[in-house]
Amino acid sequence: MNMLEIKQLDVWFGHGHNRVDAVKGAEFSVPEGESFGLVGESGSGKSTILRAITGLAPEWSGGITVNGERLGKQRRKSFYKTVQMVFQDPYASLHPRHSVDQVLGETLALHGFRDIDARVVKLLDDVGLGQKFRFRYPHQLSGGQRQRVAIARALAPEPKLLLLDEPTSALDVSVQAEILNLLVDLRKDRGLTYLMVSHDLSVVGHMCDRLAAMRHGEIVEIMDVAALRGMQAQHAYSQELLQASV
Ligand SMILES: Nc1ncnc2c1ncn2[C@@H]1O[C@H](COP(=O)(O)OP(=O)(O)OP(=O)(O)O)[C@@H](O)[C@H]1O
Repeated sequence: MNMLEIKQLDVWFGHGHNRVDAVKGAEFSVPEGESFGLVGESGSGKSTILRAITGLAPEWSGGITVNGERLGKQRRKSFYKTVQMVFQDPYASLHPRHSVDQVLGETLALHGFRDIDARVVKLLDDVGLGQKFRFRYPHQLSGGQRQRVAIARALAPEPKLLLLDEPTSALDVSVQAEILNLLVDLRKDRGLTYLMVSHDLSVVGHMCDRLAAMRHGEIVEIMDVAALRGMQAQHAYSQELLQASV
């Protein structure tokens, strides 16, 4: 079964002369359990696809189907039980005056869980932090530790699909691999499906099964990561991306 189906997706901002067509006719499907990458230069529309899925892009047309349910303009609460997002910047995504315990506890309460204490402890273990981090505040955490908290928060509702928007690009190089490996393990253990935006082909090569190369709002090629590794892109633009990343 496909966890995500995107059909003829157009997304735009503004109107008339100010209209920006950020995504044009995008189509791809992500089967359950797959990790799918979106790559392309800055401004090519990668993040806008994630925003359209989460309901953060107001103007779009086409089809977005998640876990068999075709989405309308509004996202219901149940949507966020299935789909969660991890953002690029863990400094911006955590409230500075909320402790880790509050961040996770409130998310769990919002989604109707009752055994909150036990779940907070389990989530902290699952992301490799452990209980000693439970009552810390964001300023007491490193960038990598913050991103682990953000990942724990995303896992709290037990989602099926994680949208990852450059989840390591704001981190020190030394911790990027740790976070990527954590994400690889979590997907394996939980059977998660990933849709991951990155401008870094080596990250996508490590994390993804397939990828779409985007340029000027359009998907120019969809390929297996094996083709990426073998430098076998068909489209000239994908070849350029590959060459630039060597
Ligand atoms: N809120 C907005 N209002 C107007 N234009 C926007 C808005 N958000 C994005 N855009 C435009 O849409 C296009 C696609 O942007 P998007 O952020 O999806 O690209 P991207 O491939 O994710 O790039 P990056 O890697 O830099 O994040 C760009 O031209 C951008 O300027």
